[in-house]
Amino acid sequence: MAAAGGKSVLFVCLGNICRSPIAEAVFRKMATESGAVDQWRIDSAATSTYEIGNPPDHRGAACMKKHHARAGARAWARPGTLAYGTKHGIETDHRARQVTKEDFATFEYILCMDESNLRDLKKKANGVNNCKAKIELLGSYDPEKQLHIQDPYYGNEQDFEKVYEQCVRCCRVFLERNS
Ligand SMILES: N#Cc1ccccc1-c1cc(NCCCN2CCCCC2)c2ccccc2n1
Repeated sequence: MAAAGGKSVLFVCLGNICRSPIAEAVFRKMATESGAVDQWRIDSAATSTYEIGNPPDHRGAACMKKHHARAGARAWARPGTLAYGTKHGIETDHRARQVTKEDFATFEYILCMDESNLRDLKKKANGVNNCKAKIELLGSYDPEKQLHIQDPYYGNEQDFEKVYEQCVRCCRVFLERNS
């Protein structure tokens, strides 16, 4: 549980089963390794209702397993919660949820993946009278300047790998700038 007065970030994509759970897991692992995870509230959500209640996409889980199995980290598992095993052995309790009005009032940062997410989020934020969140593209933190993180839903393993690599580059810079 983040300490009072801590920082907070919500990663958002279209369905909250591909890109934003990867970004959440990557950022949580980096914050944990830097000793700062207890200062953060970290979560992810969807702009749409497409996948509400569903676990992360198995291709994203396989990608995380590939990268984190070596490190021996339980990248998906949130501390203090019962994780359930998936067929890829990646433990996660995340279930897709849609962004809420409360998210705009309580998260300091809402970081999304592409222009469509940004448009949807800004439209939703207009309907909230106490929006505290800075709504930005996660890719705006990419040292390689790849501004958009494309939806891999109809893609392949290589597309999920590209999402993962972009999330690693962006989350590292975002954490550095907020440490
Ligand atoms: N839409 C689009 C789209 C366009 C280009 C590339 C990817 C996608 C795409 C499609 C998805 N689900 C299939 C369509 C869902 N149905 C659409 C009509 C309403 C009822 C639901 C995704 C599901 C989860 C995460 C990302 C997704 N991304």
